[in-house]
Amino acid sequence: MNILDKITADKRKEVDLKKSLIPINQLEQSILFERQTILLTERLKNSASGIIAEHKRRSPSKATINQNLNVQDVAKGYENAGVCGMSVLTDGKYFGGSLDDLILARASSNLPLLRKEFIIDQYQIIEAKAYGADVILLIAAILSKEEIKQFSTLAKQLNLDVLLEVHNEEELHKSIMPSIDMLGVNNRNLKTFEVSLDTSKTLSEMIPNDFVKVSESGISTVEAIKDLKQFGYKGFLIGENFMKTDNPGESATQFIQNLEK
Ligand SMILES: O=C(O)c1ccccc1NCC(=O)[C@H](O)[C@H](O)COP(=O)(O)O
Repeated sequence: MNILDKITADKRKEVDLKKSLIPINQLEQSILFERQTILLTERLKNSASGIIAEHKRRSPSKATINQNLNVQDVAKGYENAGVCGMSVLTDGKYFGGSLDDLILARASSNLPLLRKEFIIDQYQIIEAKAYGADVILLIAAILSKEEIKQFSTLAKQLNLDVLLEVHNEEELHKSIMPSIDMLGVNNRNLKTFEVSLDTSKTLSEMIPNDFVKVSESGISTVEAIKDLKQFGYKGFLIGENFMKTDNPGESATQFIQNLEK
């Protein structure tokens, strides 16, 4: 069993429990459900930096990254830094995140917010909207083509942007459909945890130009971003590099200033 299999098996139990406790019609009563979403895709198309900065306390590959920060301060810091969007991990068991993190980030910033979650059920998409997300992540490795289609169609009906994540050519081919806004290439091999930006470079030419391309994981230098831009990438998802510092907002500010030099 690889890490994605373990996470998905736990997630199925978690979602089944939640569905029995909080019905969908209750989620739909959240005042955030009617909120007008902010489109990350548009921000990325018009941005020089393209940074999507992540709130990430710990991870299966790195254990603890930073447990001492307040998500509201992190969200404000990222917004002041001028990032395009913020990714908020909401998985508790493996990443130490929660839906409370998402709603607190929503209350503290006007950034487009990505719910970074292992989505295996439509319930989680409705939940994302109810807790203030603007964007959902769909991971091709854990979904069938039919599920990608159903889930992305529901997200579009809720005016949520969809970031579809792939790791290889096979996943990419099953994921290309009009209800996807952004195609994210994850540079982290989730079986070995090895990171290689070559994954983004190799897959870039197979991604049709009508999708906004996002490179995810293992990005820690301005040079890496300049290099990936040559391959057509507009978005860059960065977690650990900012979160390992005492002040992720300040770290993102310096990073963006260096990028714009
Ligand atoms: O980060 C992990 O160890 C991980 C393990 C298993 C599934 C997903 C994982 N990460 C989720 C992410 O996609 C990253 O948090 C995100 O791309 C940022 O990566 P990084 O900049 O390397 O922190």
